[in-house]
Amino acid sequence: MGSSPHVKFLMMVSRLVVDNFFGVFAVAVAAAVVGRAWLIRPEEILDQMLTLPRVYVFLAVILAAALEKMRRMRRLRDVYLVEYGCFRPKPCYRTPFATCLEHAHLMPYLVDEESVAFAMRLLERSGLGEETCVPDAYHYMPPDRSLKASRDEAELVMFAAVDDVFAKTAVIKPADIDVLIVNCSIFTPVPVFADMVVNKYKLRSDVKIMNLSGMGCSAGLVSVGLARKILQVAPADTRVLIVSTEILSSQYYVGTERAMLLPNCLFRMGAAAMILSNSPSEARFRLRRVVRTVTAARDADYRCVFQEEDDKGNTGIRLSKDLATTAGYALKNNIAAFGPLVLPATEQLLVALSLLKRRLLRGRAKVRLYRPDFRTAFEHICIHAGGRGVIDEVQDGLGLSDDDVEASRMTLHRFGNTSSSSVLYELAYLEAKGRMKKDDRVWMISFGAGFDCNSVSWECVKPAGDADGPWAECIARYPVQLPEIDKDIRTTLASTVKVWGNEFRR
Ligand SMILES: CC(C)(COP(=O)(O)OP(=O)(O)OC[C@H]1O[C@@H](n2cnc3c(N)ncnc32)[C@H](O)[C@@H]1OP(=O)(O)O)[C@@H](O)C(=O)NCCC(=O)NCCSC(=O)CC(=O)O
Repeated sequence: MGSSPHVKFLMMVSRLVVDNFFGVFAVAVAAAVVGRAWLIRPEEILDQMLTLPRVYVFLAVILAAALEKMRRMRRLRDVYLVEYGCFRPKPCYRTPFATCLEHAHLMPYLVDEESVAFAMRLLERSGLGEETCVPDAYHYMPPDRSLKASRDEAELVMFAAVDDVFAKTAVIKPADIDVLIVNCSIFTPVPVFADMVVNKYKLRSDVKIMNLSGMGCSAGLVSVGLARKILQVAPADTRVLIVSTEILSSQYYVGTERAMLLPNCLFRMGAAAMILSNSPSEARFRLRRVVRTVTAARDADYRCVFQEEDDKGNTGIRLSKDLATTAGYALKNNIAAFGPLVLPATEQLLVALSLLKRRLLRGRAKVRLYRPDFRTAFEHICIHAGGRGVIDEVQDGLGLSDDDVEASRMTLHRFGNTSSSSVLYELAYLEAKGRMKKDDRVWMISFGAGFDCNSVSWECVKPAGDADGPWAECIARYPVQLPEIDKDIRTTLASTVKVWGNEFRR
């Protein structure tokens, strides 16, 4: 239905009024007060004040000062992202599909043809490209799952990310870090990774350290939430360093259970480091909202990402077939709390009206609830690059366009599922493409074992000066055209598995 310019204008005005209701209300009240005060002469006001007993005036002044002091003391400080950095893998860590296939066949373990074909089919359909990287340990035959290999991988990826963030924030030195939070889900050595970072960068002896483990891919945003709680009440100029990673070396699954083979296909090496502060100087983003939703009370959700042994005793992570649906459910719960904090009033009003309509027409007609348009609240959305299925689910659930999910799909294609660091690679993609502008709002969504959904929103204070970062060498090639995924087509690589298998056996 075409609408006339008058209707468009009226709609624009009503949107402005509804979205800025409190502002409009405050202006109206202020206007009324000024209007009334206008009628009273200043001498009258002064006379009335002078008739008050002195002690009342004195008490009023003291009370006002005390209230102001209390307000200042209770006010939570704003939190800022000063800078972030990501590990950029060298080409020697690449694992093209053909290498994975060859590797699977040369593996000394009893990996049957069917499992190899299944893994290759998943790989081709997963949304990962040919340039994703795995640690050295995976390039060995058999994979090196030793503690040393895991430590080597941890040092490589974490230190590269931390070096990157310190290189970008020339004014902040390791000695300026007051709090350190490191998160890694599936591997936790003794001493923990946080100690490893303290030792490498010789952080101060009074640094507060925390090491989060077992929280899956959402742990990076959980760390941001934790840092925010600390910074809101810490003295001014407190700095928190967060390091988010997943160490894969010890996790290569060597059995034949399909649900446990999936992580081998999806997870790739990666790490990100962030410096957060409660001082706005040098800040690049302002932290706006953090909302965490835990659905672990539901048994199916709790077992959705589960580390265990298969019936032959091989340890691995079992990913449920229903993971994408579980993620959709968790997101629904999450946005029920997050939406009211970020959506403009018009969108909230439309949701409320559709709820009311549904209630009034209950039993008589089926009313679809209004799906709020989150693009009215955010210019950019970074969805955890958990796998093609996860991104599809969020895109469908929120009604997003292909452009809205480009950063997530391209990150999955170039870097794979890098777990808790993936949303930072996505932010780096947007910046490398030069799409981030001052005042732009960003929504990061992550999911993780538990099950857990996290939303974090940022506002850009200062866009990146250049496109340096993990995308520096390849950004010109992106976005790439992703292959059409047809349910009925058995892909080429998977169908060549049998032929290759026979060749290898000869
Ligand atoms: C794996 C996929 C790319 C496959 O896509 P397809 O288009 O091929 O879809 P599909 O679902 O029909 O799957 C193809 C075949 O794989 C099988 N299949 C799929 N997922 C499976 C699973 N988890 N366990 C066992 N089998 C599985 C299907 O039964 C089917 O087999 P057949 O053909 O024989 O019928 C997609 O399903 C996907 O992205 N899923 C989500 C991946 C995921 O769990 N990511 C989160 C990681 S955890 C994370 O990020 C958070 C954390 O760790 O904390």
